[in-house]
Amino acid sequence: MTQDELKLAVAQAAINHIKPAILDGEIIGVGTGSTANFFIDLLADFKNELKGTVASSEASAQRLRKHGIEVLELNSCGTIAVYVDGADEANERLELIKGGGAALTREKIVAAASKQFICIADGSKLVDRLGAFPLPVEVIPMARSYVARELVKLGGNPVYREGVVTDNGNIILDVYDFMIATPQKTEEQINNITGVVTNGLFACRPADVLLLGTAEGVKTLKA
Ligand SMILES: O=C[C@H](O)[C@H](O)[C@H](O)COP(=O)(O)O
Repeated sequence: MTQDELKLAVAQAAINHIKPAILDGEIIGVGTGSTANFFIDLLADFKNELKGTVASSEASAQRLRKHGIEVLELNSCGTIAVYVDGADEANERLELIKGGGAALTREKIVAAASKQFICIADGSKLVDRLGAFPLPVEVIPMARSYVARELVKLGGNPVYREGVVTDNGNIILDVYDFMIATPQKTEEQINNITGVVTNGLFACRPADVLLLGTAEGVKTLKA
């Protein structure tokens, strides 16, 4: 199977998983990225039943609207029943690295506001230890150099993602060569640096369910 076929398979599995929530009139949180895009395209089949969605990026909001799916403001929604999103890396504890598409902060907000977080990914994203994928950190622009120096002190090698401005008007530093032995601690340490908006570790709020696309079918991992 190609990577796209695996992404489509997990997107379909997520749809099957959340169908009861859609039919119950729940609002669905929608993530960002190529895997989430497969999910959005399948979600379009339910646009008449869907009460609404909350998007974790402007790109996903646009794609949802193109399908005629309503996109709501998180502030008007209260707690979201279920959030579906991809990941750049995942471990068996369902801790993740996200933000390859620079949407990490809004993704973290929607995940935090959701009762259940379903992560969808092809099998290549499952790793023993997080950190081979450079860790994205969203930073207030004027703090870029200061934050980079602090990240070096933590043992990382931060690289400015040229030409990228997040939906929140900030910049991204990608941290290479990070040995992330204790993801929760690293997430907190980085978030404590003044000027950091947030980082792409989802360990304090990991996924609840990981739907993993493999050649043998979709595997379900639960926290
Ligand atoms: O900022 C982007 C998100 O965190 C994505 O969910 C992540 O990069 C995975 O994207 P993809 O499904 O394209 O691999």
